[in-house]
Amino acid sequence: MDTQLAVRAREITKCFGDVVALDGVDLDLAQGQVHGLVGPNGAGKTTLLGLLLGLAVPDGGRLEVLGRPAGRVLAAPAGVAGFVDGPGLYPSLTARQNLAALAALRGRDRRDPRIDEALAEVGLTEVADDKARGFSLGMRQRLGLAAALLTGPRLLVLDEPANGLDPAGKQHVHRVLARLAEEGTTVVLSSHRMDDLEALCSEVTILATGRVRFSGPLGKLAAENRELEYRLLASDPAAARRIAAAAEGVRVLEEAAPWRGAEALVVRALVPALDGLTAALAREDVALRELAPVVSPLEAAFLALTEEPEESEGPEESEDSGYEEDDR
Ligand SMILES: Nc1ncnc2c1ncn2[C@@H]1O[C@H](COP(=O)(O)OP(=O)(O)OP(=O)(O)O)[C@@H](O)[C@H]1O
Repeated sequence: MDTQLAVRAREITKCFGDVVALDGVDLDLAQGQVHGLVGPNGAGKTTLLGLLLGLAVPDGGRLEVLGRPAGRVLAAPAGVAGFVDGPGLYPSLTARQNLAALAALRGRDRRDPRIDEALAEVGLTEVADDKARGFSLGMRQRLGLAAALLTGPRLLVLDEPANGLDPAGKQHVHRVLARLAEEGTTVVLSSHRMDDLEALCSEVTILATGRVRFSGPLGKLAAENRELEYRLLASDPAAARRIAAAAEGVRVLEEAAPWRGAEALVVRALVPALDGLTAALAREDVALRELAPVVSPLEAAFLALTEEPEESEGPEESEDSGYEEDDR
């Protein structure tokens, strides 16, 4: 068994009656990694996260969590914390009392100084003495994260933790997750927000109808993706258009529109062809002012993979798609 992996799942299946929620899922989560789970509604994300938290057991396959086989008892494996479907809180208790109650349940001091530290980390110090009943969704999510922090988890599992968060709340959560990962905690979270996942995660898994469509580094999606569309702003738009039209592997799209008051060019290319274009622009003294995907690589991959009809999953098509499941 690979001790560097916080989670190793092989051929995991999980059914609810006739519904196949997970259908042969493989997943490797390295220690200290922030891993994003993405997929359309009903893809199986919550089900998978629930298995990691010990809330359910797989019907088939092998699941190892923090180096130990999981799946025989319905209990959170030691060192694992988190929540699916929102954190469980006592509504009639204040934020601080909620954490004190959790500390007491674990046989710790109710006045554990880490309670105030955790509240500060998630940005809830000012409402620490307010009852959880009146908390917004974003505040409840942050209190749930503070509760998970108190256990000092080695694997943190969060189902859509950014739900309901305002920009400040999101910043707190992002900082906490990045800090935990730096200290070696593995974080796995689901989200429908591609920008959040791209900001936070080093690796992602794209699930659709219970199957893994891609699993691996975000950079792999960008580099091995099918051609993406990029918006390009240059110091001399006419020259840029001419150079792009002549560049190998680059297609200039005619529907280019003004972008933030400037004349933008939209090109379609693979990353190596784009490298060639930027070098060609520099050779002709045309300055590149902005070059960014019109749709992010993750979003493009997500759309392409999840819109593919079931029949197109055969070996031939998946080779063409460039999105084969990572075969680590
Ligand atoms: N307890 C359950 N009983 C019956 N069916 C369930 C149960 N939990 C999940 N399912 C079904 O399993 C499938 C996967 O659901 P799951 O909640 O894991 O998806 P998800 O990717 O988290 O979706 P969403 O993005 O909507 O949260 C769905 O078809 C869902 O209806």
